[in-house]
Amino acid sequence: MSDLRNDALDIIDYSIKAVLPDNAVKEAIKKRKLPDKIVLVAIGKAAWRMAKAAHEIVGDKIKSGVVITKYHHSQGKIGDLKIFEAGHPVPDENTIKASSEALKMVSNLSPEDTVLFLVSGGGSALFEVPQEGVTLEDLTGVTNQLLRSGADIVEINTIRKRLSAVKGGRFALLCKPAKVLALVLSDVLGDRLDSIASGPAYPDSTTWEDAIRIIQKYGIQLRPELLKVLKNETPKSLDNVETEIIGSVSRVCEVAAERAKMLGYEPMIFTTTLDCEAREAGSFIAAIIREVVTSSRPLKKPCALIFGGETVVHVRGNGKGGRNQELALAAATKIEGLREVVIASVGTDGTDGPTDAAGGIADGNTAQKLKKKGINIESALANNDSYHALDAVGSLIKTGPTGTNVNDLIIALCK
Ligand SMILES: Nc1ncnc2c1ncn2[C@@H]1O[C@H](COP(=O)(O)OP(=O)(O)OP(=O)(O)O)[C@@H](O)[C@H]1O
Ligand SMILES: O=C(O)[C@H](O)CO
Ligand SMILES: [Mg+2]
Repeated sequence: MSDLRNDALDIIDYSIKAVLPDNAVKEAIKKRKLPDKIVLVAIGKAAWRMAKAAHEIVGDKIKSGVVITKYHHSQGKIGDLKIFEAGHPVPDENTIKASSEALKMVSNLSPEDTVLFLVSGGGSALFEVPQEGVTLEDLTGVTNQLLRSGADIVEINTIRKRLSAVKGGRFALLCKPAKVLALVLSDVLGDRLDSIASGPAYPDSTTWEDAIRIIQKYGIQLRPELLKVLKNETPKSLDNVETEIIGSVSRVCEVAAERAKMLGYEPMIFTTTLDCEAREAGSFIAAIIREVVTSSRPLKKPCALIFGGETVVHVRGNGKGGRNQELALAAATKIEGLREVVIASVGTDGTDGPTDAAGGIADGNTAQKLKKKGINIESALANNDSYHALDAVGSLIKTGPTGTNVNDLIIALCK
């Protein structure tokens, strides 16, 4: 593997490790005086790691607790906490079973109790009890449609909240009269707290009108009864919750810049809010790489272009892939023939779309290698089949579940 590829993978690995939530959880807890009786509820792809960190410093105070994470994302026992794995990105029976367990633990608490609520992305699928009149089939149907529609996460979660008994601030109401301390790892651009994991303990800023507009915009099919459920108002203020964001994509980009510098590249963070269609982002970043190579603008070589964010994919084909893989594949065409360049795109959670890859990597030879294998990039993109294309040329990045979840990181190196 070329040095450049190694360097890109090194920067990614280093940055993800540096933003694992352990220290941040511990710091946030240490600076507060927590009562002697805590109920712990941890949700999301980083739930296990966040719960482990909390347990290490206030384990003696935790009277009961539930950890709900994605399949294959837990790593063993944590004291007496009940650990569940469940469906993601679409909820399943285990989601509801585990979440009901959490609701049992927070019912009948007193004003002296605190619910330590550890929130990470993926929480929307993993923490769910449907509202009355809503079935699990309704949720899977609507979620599947939304995920393929090209709707962004704020829009998707606007709908999820209103079909749920725990999202959109409703979980915090169920914890009353106990207090809730929510420590949040953000995987939503702009750190919108009411969107992260659909904001179970945060006042909802979205309205019924927003929900209807989104349903129409993306042509989402709903049973007529669900339209009535959508009307039930979510809490717009909560008086028992304290919230702190303990990690986000900005930090991972900053660490990536530091690491790039250590490896001899002049770094530039272009944005931490990249949110366009994945393939467009790939083409655009490739165009910047070309500019660097041909005209030393906006940076001279050796340099590292760093982008954070979460692109979207309108899934139209029936192939396999994810937004990071699509971005890398789209970039491959546009950097074809360039020497000493590489672009790598990963989900910091270690899973990109419904695949076992975290993302993809491409250099100036990738397009040529694909041609030799008889793979047409245009067709692969048209079929949303970036996984098989990149796999054929050894260009998938696989990290396994990382223990964190702070959006996507894209590194382009030019030497
Ligand atoms: N074949 C495909 N090619 C490209 N993208 C796909 C494909 N199939 C699904 N996707 C995308 O993958 C996304 C879900 O994957 P992933 O688990 O990485 O999302 P996520 O945003 O990290 O989840 P969460 O935010 O809940 O942590 C969907 O939103 C969809 O747009
Ligand atoms: O779970 C979710 O809704 C997304 O990961 C955003 O937090
Ligand atoms: Mg995410």
